[in-house]
Amino acid sequence: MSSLSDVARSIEACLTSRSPYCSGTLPVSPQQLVLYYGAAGYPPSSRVDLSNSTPEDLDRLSDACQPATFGVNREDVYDESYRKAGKLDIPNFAPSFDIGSTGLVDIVRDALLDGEDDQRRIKAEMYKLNVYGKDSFFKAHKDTPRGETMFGSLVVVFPTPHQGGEFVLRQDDHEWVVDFAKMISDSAEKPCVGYIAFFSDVEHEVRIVTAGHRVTLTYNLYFIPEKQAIPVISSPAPYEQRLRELLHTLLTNPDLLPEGGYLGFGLRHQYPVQTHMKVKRLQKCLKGNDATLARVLSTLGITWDVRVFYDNHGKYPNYLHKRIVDMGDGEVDRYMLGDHMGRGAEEVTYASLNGKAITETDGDNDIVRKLAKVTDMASMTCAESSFLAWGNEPSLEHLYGNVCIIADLPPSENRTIKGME
Ligand SMILES: O=C(O)CCC(=O)C(=O)O
Ligand SMILES: [Fe+2]
Repeated sequence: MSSLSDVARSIEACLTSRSPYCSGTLPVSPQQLVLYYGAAGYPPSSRVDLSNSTPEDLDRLSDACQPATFGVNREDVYDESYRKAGKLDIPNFAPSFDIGSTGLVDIVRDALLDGEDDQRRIKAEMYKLNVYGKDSFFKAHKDTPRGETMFGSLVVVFPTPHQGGEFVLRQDDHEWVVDFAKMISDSAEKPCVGYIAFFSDVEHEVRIVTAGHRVTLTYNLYFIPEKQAIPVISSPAPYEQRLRELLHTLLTNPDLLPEGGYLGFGLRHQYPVQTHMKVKRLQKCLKGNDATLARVLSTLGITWDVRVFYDNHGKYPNYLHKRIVDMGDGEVDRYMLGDHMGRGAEEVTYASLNGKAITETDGDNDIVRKLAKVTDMASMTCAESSFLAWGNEPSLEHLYGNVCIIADLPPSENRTIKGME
């Protein structure tokens, strides 16, 4: 039998194996490539055919643009060393490109989402038109999620002559480079547009455009909340069966947390969180491999929840919490941290998978439950709060919370794991 930690490593590898984007080219009719624009205070309005444009046409379009800003801490910032490009806001242009009639949203849903998620309704909301002239670029960044149900972004690249401007994505130690100038000129079907869709937490950049004009439309991708749960026949993610087998092996091993406890899995995607928010709300918005993991746990009959893990590295006890904690401005007695964290805080002992305690507890050892990590609990969704601790010596302390999927296991003798039928 493989060791518990080997299985945990395989589960982690399985969950990290998918690429977080999809891209390609899509043939469209020439009528879809006509663009009307006219920024306020910039008469007269103009028309450009993006399937057949001259450099002068595109210079005129570029002149009608404002310098593109980008979001930092909820503010739009203009900085040419970070982003050099032109933009038109929604009121200032009207593309004939109608995403609804191209089938692109379905293509993206099928390629990007997996398992039950690929049955969920999604919508693409047009956000901006961008024009990258020669020497334009956009350095590495992540897109700001606008609302809880936003899960990704979609960029449509028009077939205007250009070189460079490759789209680069990065996640963990992987990097992917998508060269739309080449893809569009190599495409057998003309005219066409390029597209790329990716999850909001994926870092991406646009490399320098070395010649011509790169014109893009960006869209925000949202889940449409279900009014009521509709039973769906789900098509499982490609790795879902393997994940189910691995988790089954792990959970049926009697050496796994023999006295019961929690199993933790860090979220692999970023979700918008605010102070005081009940993280259970994220249960319904999990995306990609987070959603797959949650679904597999449910099919194995395991109770799970989304909780925040406050790992205090032995300095204080560790806590699981139902909410994102704000310690406020007040002073905190370091021996009463749990009380200050408020309702929903539960002290836990960090343990290895076989239940051996790694951290000490302040509380009663018979009551404090153990928490063992299966995948890295340095979650992609985290929150920080600082507080002034008093005790022997006052000091400024920080609480780092990682939002995780937490499975609740009874002692191994009472554990029933549903079969693999
Ligand atoms: O125009 C592009 O290719 C990407 C733009 C982008 O990353 C953004 O607007 O956030
Ligand atoms: Fe972006």
